[in-house]
Amino acid sequence: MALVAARGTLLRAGVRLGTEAAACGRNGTRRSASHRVLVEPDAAAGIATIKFKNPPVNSLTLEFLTELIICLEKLENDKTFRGVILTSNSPGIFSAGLDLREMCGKNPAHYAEYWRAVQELWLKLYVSNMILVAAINGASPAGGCLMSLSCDYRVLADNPRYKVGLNETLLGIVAPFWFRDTLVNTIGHRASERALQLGLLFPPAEALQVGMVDQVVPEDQVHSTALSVITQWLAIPDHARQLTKSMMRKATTDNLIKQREADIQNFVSFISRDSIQKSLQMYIEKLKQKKS
Ligand SMILES: CCC/C=C/C(=O)SCCNC(=O)CCNC(=O)[C@H](O)C(C)(C)COP(=O)([O-])OP(=O)([O-])OC[C@H]1O[C@@H](n2cnc3c(N)ncnc32)[C@H](O)[C@@H]1OP(=O)([O-])[O-]
Repeated sequence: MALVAARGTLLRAGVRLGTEAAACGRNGTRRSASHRVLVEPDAAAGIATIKFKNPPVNSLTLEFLTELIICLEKLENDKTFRGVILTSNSPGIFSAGLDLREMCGKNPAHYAEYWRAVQELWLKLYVSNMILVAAINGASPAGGCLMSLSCDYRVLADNPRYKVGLNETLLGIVAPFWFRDTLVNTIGHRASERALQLGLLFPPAEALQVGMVDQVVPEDQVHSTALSVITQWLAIPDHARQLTKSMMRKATTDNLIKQREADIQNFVSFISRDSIQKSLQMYIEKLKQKKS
Protein backbone atom coordinates (compact mmCIF):
# COMPACT_ATOMS: atom_id res chain seq x y z
CA MET A 1 0.00 0.00 0.00
CA ALA A 2 2.85 2.33 0.85
CA LEU A 3 4.49 1.66 -2.47
CA VAL A 4 1.22 2.33 -4.27
CA ALA A 5 1.11 5.70 -2.52
CA ALA A 6 4.75 6.26 -3.44
CA ARG A 7 4.11 5.43 -7.08
CA GLY A 8 1.15 7.83 -7.04
CA THR A 9 3.44 10.59 -5.83
CA LEU A 10 6.04 9.77 -8.41
CA LEU A 11 3.53 9.81 -11.23
CA ARG A 12 2.14 13.11 -9.99
CA ALA A 13 5.70 14.36 -10.03
CA GLY A 14 5.76 13.49 -13.71
CA VAL A 15 8.46 10.85 -13.47
CA ARG A 16 8.20 8.01 -15.92
CA LEU A 17 8.29 4.55 -14.45
CA GLY A 18 8.63 1.65 -16.87
CA THR A 19 11.90 1.43 -18.71
CA GLU A 20 13.54 4.47 -17.24
CA ALA A 21 13.12 3.41 -13.65
CA ALA A 22 13.97 -0.13 -14.66
CA ALA A 23 17.35 1.23 -15.72
CA CYS A 24 18.69 0.51 -12.25
CA GLY A 25 20.24 -1.65 -14.92
CA ARG A 26 22.87 -4.26 -15.45
CA ASN A 27 25.07 -3.39 -18.34
CA GLY A 28 27.79 -1.68 -16.41
CA THR A 29 27.24 1.72 -17.97
CA ARG A 30 26.18 4.74 -15.97
CA ARG A 31 22.43 5.09 -16.14
CA SER A 32 19.95 7.26 -14.41
CA ALA A 33 17.04 5.64 -12.60
CA SER A 34 15.31 8.97 -12.25
CA HIS A 35 16.10 12.61 -11.97
CA ARG A 36 17.35 12.60 -8.42
CA VAL A 37 18.84 9.15 -8.01
CA LEU A 38 21.75 8.07 -10.16
CA VAL A 39 22.53 4.39 -10.33
CA GLU A 40 25.89 3.05 -11.44
CA PRO A 41 25.47 -0.69 -11.87
CA ASP A 42 28.32 -3.17 -11.92
CA ALA A 43 26.47 -6.33 -12.82
CA ALA A 44 29.60 -8.46 -12.99
CA ALA A 45 30.41 -7.61 -9.37
CA GLY A 46 26.74 -7.69 -8.30
CA ILE A 47 27.11 -4.18 -6.86
CA ALA A 48 25.25 -0.97 -7.64
CA THR A 49 26.19 2.51 -6.50
CA ILE A 50 23.30 4.82 -5.75
CA LYS A 51 24.24 8.50 -5.91
CA PHE A 52 21.95 11.11 -4.40
CA LYS A 53 21.42 14.01 -6.75
CA ASN A 54 18.88 16.35 -5.23
CA PRO A 55 20.58 19.77 -5.12
CA PRO A 56 21.41 21.85 -3.29
CA VAL A 57 21.76 19.60 -0.21
CA ASN A 58 20.14 16.22 -1.04
CA SER A 59 17.35 16.95 1.41
CA LEU A 60 14.69 14.26 1.43
CA THR A 61 11.90 15.90 -0.50
CA LEU A 62 8.86 13.75 -1.16
CA GLU A 63 9.87 13.31 -4.78
CA PHE A 64 13.43 12.34 -3.91
CA LEU A 65 12.22 9.92 -1.22
CA THR A 66 9.82 8.34 -3.66
CA GLU A 67 12.42 7.89 -6.37
CA LEU A 68 14.84 6.42 -3.87
CA ILE A 69 12.24 3.96 -2.56
CA ILE A 70 11.35 2.76 -6.05
CA CYS A 71 15.00 2.46 -7.02
CA LEU A 72 15.78 0.37 -3.93
CA GLU A 73 12.80 -1.84 -4.59
CA LYS A 74 13.90 -2.44 -8.17
CA LEU A 75 17.42 -3.35 -7.08
CA GLU A 76 16.06 -5.59 -4.34
CA ASN A 77 13.93 -7.48 -6.86
CA ASP A 78 16.73 -7.74 -9.40
CA LYS A 79 18.74 -10.65 -8.15
CA THR A 80 21.78 -9.40 -10.12
CA PHE A 81 22.58 -7.02 -7.30
CA ARG A 82 23.62 -8.25 -3.88
CA GLY A 83 25.29 -5.09 -2.64
CA VAL A 84 24.60 -1.37 -2.84
CA ILE A 85 26.72 1.64 -1.99
CA LEU A 86 24.82 4.76 -0.98
CA THR A 87 26.66 8.00 -1.60
CA SER A 88 26.20 11.57 -2.77
CA ASN A 89 26.71 12.83 -6.26
CA SER A 90 27.77 16.16 -4.72
CA PRO A 91 30.75 15.60 -2.45
CA GLY A 92 30.47 17.93 0.53
CA ILE A 93 26.88 17.02 1.35
CA PHE A 94 25.74 13.43 1.85
CA SER A 95 22.20 14.51 2.77
CA ALA A 96 20.75 17.36 4.84
CA GLY A 97 18.05 15.00 6.09
CA LEU A 98 14.33 15.54 5.88
CA ASP A 99 13.35 18.46 3.75
CA LEU A 100 12.31 21.24 6.09
CA ARG A 101 9.93 22.73 3.56
CA GLU A 102 7.99 19.47 3.39
CA MET A 103 7.31 19.86 7.11
CA CYS A 104 6.48 23.55 7.11
CA GLY A 105 3.37 25.44 6.04
CA LYS A 106 1.67 22.40 4.47
CA ASN A 107 -1.59 20.63 5.33
CA PRO A 108 -2.08 17.49 7.48
CA ALA A 109 -2.70 15.28 4.43
CA HIS A 110 0.66 16.33 3.03
CA TYR A 111 2.44 15.70 6.33
CA ALA A 112 0.86 12.23 6.48
CA GLU A 113 1.93 11.38 2.94
CA TYR A 114 5.40 12.69 3.61
CA TRP A 115 5.84 10.79 6.85
CA ARG A 116 4.63 7.54 5.26
CA ALA A 117 7.34 7.95 2.62
CA VAL A 118 10.00 8.58 5.29
CA GLN A 119 8.88 5.42 7.10
CA GLU A 120 8.91 3.47 3.86
CA LEU A 121 12.46 4.49 3.00
CA TRP A 122 13.67 3.43 6.42
CA LEU A 123 11.85 0.09 6.21
CA LYS A 124 13.34 -0.56 2.76
CA LEU A 125 16.84 0.25 3.96
CA TYR A 126 16.88 -1.30 7.40
CA VAL A 127 15.87 -4.82 6.47
CA SER A 128 17.09 -4.90 2.90
CA ASN A 129 18.34 -8.31 1.81
CA MET A 130 21.17 -6.55 0.05
CA ILE A 131 24.41 -5.49 1.70
CA LEU A 132 24.18 -1.74 2.09
CA VAL A 133 27.28 0.36 2.66
CA ALA A 134 27.13 4.12 3.17
CA ALA A 135 30.02 5.99 1.57
CA ILE A 136 29.50 9.24 3.46
CA ASN A 137 31.19 11.93 1.41
CA GLY A 138 29.70 14.97 3.08
CA ALA A 139 27.70 16.38 5.96
CA SER A 140 24.99 14.03 7.14
CA PRO A 141 22.65 15.39 9.79
CA ALA A 142 19.33 13.94 11.00
CA GLY A 143 17.53 12.01 8.25
CA GLY A 144 20.80 11.84 6.28
CA CYS A 145 22.40 10.18 9.27
CA LEU A 146 19.41 7.86 9.65
CA MET A 147 19.94 6.61 6.09
CA SER A 148 23.56 5.76 6.83
CA LEU A 149 22.69 4.19 10.21
CA SER A 150 20.25 1.94 8.34
CA CYS A 151 23.07 0.52 6.23
CA ASP A 152 25.22 -2.44 7.25
CA TYR A 153 28.46 -0.46 7.28
CA ARG A 154 29.48 3.19 7.21
CA VAL A 155 32.62 4.75 5.74
CA LEU A 156 33.07 8.46 6.44
CA ALA A 157 35.39 10.87 4.63
CA ASP A 158 37.92 12.46 6.94
CA ASN A 159 36.88 16.09 6.74
CA PRO A 160 35.99 18.08 9.87
CA ARG A 161 33.02 19.66 8.05
CA TYR A 162 31.42 16.26 7.49
CA LYS A 163 29.52 15.88 10.72
CA VAL A 164 27.04 13.08 11.34
CA GLY A 165 24.34 12.75 13.97
CA LEU A 166 20.70 13.05 14.88
CA ASN A 167 20.43 16.77 15.64
CA GLU A 168 16.62 17.00 15.76
CA THR A 169 16.47 18.60 19.21
CA LEU A 170 18.48 21.56 17.88
CA LEU A 171 15.54 22.26 15.58
CA GLY A 172 13.06 21.97 18.45
CA ILE A 173 11.74 18.69 17.07
CA VAL A 174 11.95 15.13 18.34
CA ALA A 175 13.40 12.10 16.58
CA PRO A 176 10.72 9.40 16.59
CA PHE A 177 11.18 6.08 18.39
CA TRP A 178 12.40 4.25 15.30
CA PHE A 179 15.17 6.83 14.70
CA ARG A 180 16.10 6.29 18.36
CA ASP A 181 16.02 2.51 18.01
CA THR A 182 18.24 2.63 14.93
CA LEU A 183 20.76 4.73 16.84
CA VAL A 184 20.59 2.60 20.00
CA ASN A 185 21.13 -0.54 17.90
CA THR A 186 24.26 1.08 16.49
CA ILE A 187 25.95 2.91 19.37
CA GLY A 188 24.18 1.65 22.48
CA HIS A 189 21.75 3.18 24.94
CA ARG A 190 23.87 5.58 26.98
CA ALA A 191 25.68 7.11 24.01
CA SER A 192 22.33 7.47 22.20
CA GLU A 193 20.66 9.10 25.18
CA ARG A 194 23.34 11.78 25.25
CA ALA A 195 23.58 12.18 21.48
CA LEU A 196 19.81 12.47 21.04
CA GLN A 197 19.14 14.88 23.90
CA LEU A 198 21.99 17.18 22.92
CA GLY A 199 21.39 16.78 19.17
CA LEU A 200 25.08 16.01 18.76
CA LEU A 201 26.71 16.24 15.35
CA PHE A 202 29.97 14.29 15.44
CA PRO A 203 33.04 15.18 13.38
CA PRO A 204 34.82 12.14 11.90
CA ALA A 205 37.18 11.18 14.76
CA GLU A 206 34.37 11.40 17.34
CA ALA A 207 31.92 9.65 15.05
CA LEU A 208 34.35 6.76 14.80
CA GLN A 209 34.98 6.69 18.51
CA VAL A 210 31.30 6.57 19.44
CA GLY A 211 30.52 4.02 16.69
CA MET A 212 28.34 6.20 14.45
CA VAL A 213 30.63 5.11 11.60
CA ASP A 214 32.82 2.05 11.13
CA GLN A 215 35.72 3.64 9.29
CA VAL A 216 37.11 7.09 8.59
CA VAL A 217 39.28 7.36 5.50
CA PRO A 218 40.77 10.10 3.32
CA GLU A 219 38.14 11.71 1.16
CA ASP A 220 39.40 10.24 -2.10
CA GLN A 221 39.25 6.71 -0.67
CA VAL A 222 35.64 6.66 0.52
CA HIS A 223 34.22 4.89 -2.51
CA SER A 224 37.08 2.41 -2.94
CA THR A 225 36.89 1.53 0.76
CA ALA A 226 33.14 1.00 0.53
CA LEU A 227 33.72 -1.26 -2.47
CA SER A 228 36.31 -3.35 -0.69
CA VAL A 229 34.05 -3.67 2.38
CA ILE A 230 31.15 -4.82 0.25
CA THR A 231 33.39 -7.32 -1.51
CA GLN A 232 34.34 -8.84 1.86
CA TRP A 233 30.70 -9.05 2.89
CA LEU A 234 29.77 -10.60 -0.48
CA ALA A 235 31.99 -13.56 0.38
CA ILE A 236 29.47 -14.65 3.03
CA PRO A 237 26.69 -16.93 1.76
CA ASP A 238 23.65 -14.72 1.18
CA HIS A 239 21.05 -16.87 2.90
CA ALA A 240 23.05 -17.09 6.13
CA ARG A 241 23.90 -13.41 6.17
CA GLN A 242 20.35 -12.34 5.29
CA LEU A 243 18.77 -14.51 8.00
CA THR A 244 21.26 -13.18 10.51
CA LYS A 245 20.53 -9.58 9.51
CA SER A 246 16.82 -10.23 9.80
CA MET A 247 17.32 -11.84 13.21
CA MET A 248 19.18 -8.71 14.38
CA ARG A 249 16.86 -6.09 12.88
CA LYS A 250 13.35 -7.42 12.30
CA ALA A 251 12.07 -6.75 15.80
CA THR A 252 12.97 -3.09 15.33
CA THR A 253 11.09 -2.75 12.04
CA ASP A 254 8.15 -4.85 13.33
CA ASN A 255 7.80 -2.33 16.12
CA LEU A 256 7.12 0.43 13.61
CA ILE A 257 5.02 -1.73 11.29
CA LYS A 258 2.60 -2.60 14.08
CA GLN A 259 2.03 1.05 14.96
CA ARG A 260 2.65 2.68 11.62
CA GLU A 261 -0.64 4.54 11.37
CA ALA A 262 -0.40 5.80 14.95
CA ASP A 263 3.14 6.98 14.25
CA ILE A 264 1.86 8.93 11.23
CA GLN A 265 -0.89 10.49 13.31
CA ASN A 266 1.63 11.42 16.01
CA PHE A 267 3.88 13.06 13.47
CA VAL A 268 1.04 14.98 11.86
CA SER A 269 -0.26 16.35 15.12
CA PHE A 270 3.25 17.14 16.39
CA ILE A 271 4.43 18.90 13.26
CA SER A 272 1.16 20.83 12.87
CA ARG A 273 1.54 22.53 16.25
CA ASP A 274 2.05 26.28 16.00
CA SER A 275 5.09 26.16 18.27
CA ILE A 276 6.77 23.48 16.12
CA GLN A 277 5.98 25.31 12.90
CA LYS A 278 7.51 28.43 14.44
CA SER A 279 10.68 26.55 15.45
CA LEU A 280 11.08 25.13 11.96
CA GLN A 281 10.54 28.50 10.33
CA MET A 282 13.15 30.06 12.61
CA TYR A 283 15.59 27.29 11.75
CA ILE A 284 15.04 27.78 8.00
CA GLU A 285 15.56 31.52 8.53
CA LYS A 286 18.79 30.81 10.43
CA LEU A 287 20.08 28.69 7.54
CA LYS A 288 19.29 31.56 5.16
CA GLN A 289 21.05 34.13 7.36
CA LYS A 290 24.11 31.91 7.65
CA LYS A 291 24.42 32.18 3.87
CA SER A 292 24.23 35.96 3.64
C1 LIG B 1 10.38 14.55 13.53
C2 LIG B 1 11.19 14.69 12.28
C3 LIG B 1 12.57 14.16 12.30
C4 LIG B 1 13.42 15.01 11.48
C5 LIG B 1 14.46 14.63 10.81
C6 LIG B 1 15.24 15.54 9.95
O1 LIG B 1 15.97 15.10 9.11
S1 LIG B 1 15.05 17.23 10.14
C7 LIG B 1 16.23 18.02 9.06
C8 LIG B 1 17.47 18.36 9.84
N1 LIG B 1 18.49 18.87 8.94
C9 LIG B 1 19.35 19.80 9.31
O2 LIG B 1 19.35 20.29 10.42
C10 LIG B 1 20.33 20.22 8.27
C11 LIG B 1 20.24 21.69 8.01
N2 LIG B 1 21.20 22.08 6.99
C12 LIG B 1 22.50 22.30 7.25
O3 LIG B 1 22.97 22.19 8.37
C13 LIG B 1 23.36 22.76 6.11
O4 LIG B 1 22.51 23.16 5.04
C14 LIG B 1 24.31 21.68 5.56
C15 LIG B 1 25.42 21.41 6.58
C16 LIG B 1 23.59 20.38 5.24
C17 LIG B 1 24.96 22.20 4.25
O5 LIG B 1 25.51 23.46 4.45
P1 LIG B 1 25.83 24.40 3.20
O6 LIG B 1 26.51 25.60 3.76
O7 LIG B 1 26.54 23.62 2.15
O8 LIG B 1 24.40 24.75 2.59
P2 LIG B 1 23.37 25.87 3.15
O9 LIG B 1 23.18 25.73 4.63
O10 LIG B 1 23.77 27.19 2.61
O11 LIG B 1 22.00 25.39 2.47
C18 LIG B 1 21.78 25.53 1.07
C19 LIG B 1 20.28 25.63 0.85
O12 LIG B 1 19.68 24.41 1.26
C20 LIG B 1 18.65 24.68 2.21
N3 LIG B 1 18.58 23.56 3.16
C21 LIG B 1 19.53 23.10 3.97
N4 LIG B 1 19.08 22.04 4.68
C22 LIG B 1 17.81 21.85 4.29
C23 LIG B 1 16.82 20.91 4.64
N5 LIG B 1 17.03 19.94 5.56
N6 LIG B 1 15.63 21.01 4.07
C24 LIG B 1 15.37 21.95 3.16
N7 LIG B 1 16.28 22.87 2.77
C25 LIG B 1 17.49 22.81 3.32
C26 LIG B 1 19.07 25.98 2.87
O13 LIG B 1 17.98 26.60 3.49
C27 LIG B 1 19.60 26.73 1.67
O14 LIG B 1 18.47 27.18 0.93
P3 LIG B 1 18.46 28.61 0.16
O15 LIG B 1 18.76 29.63 1.23
O16 LIG B 1 19.55 28.50 -0.88
O17 LIG B 1 17.07 28.71 -0.39
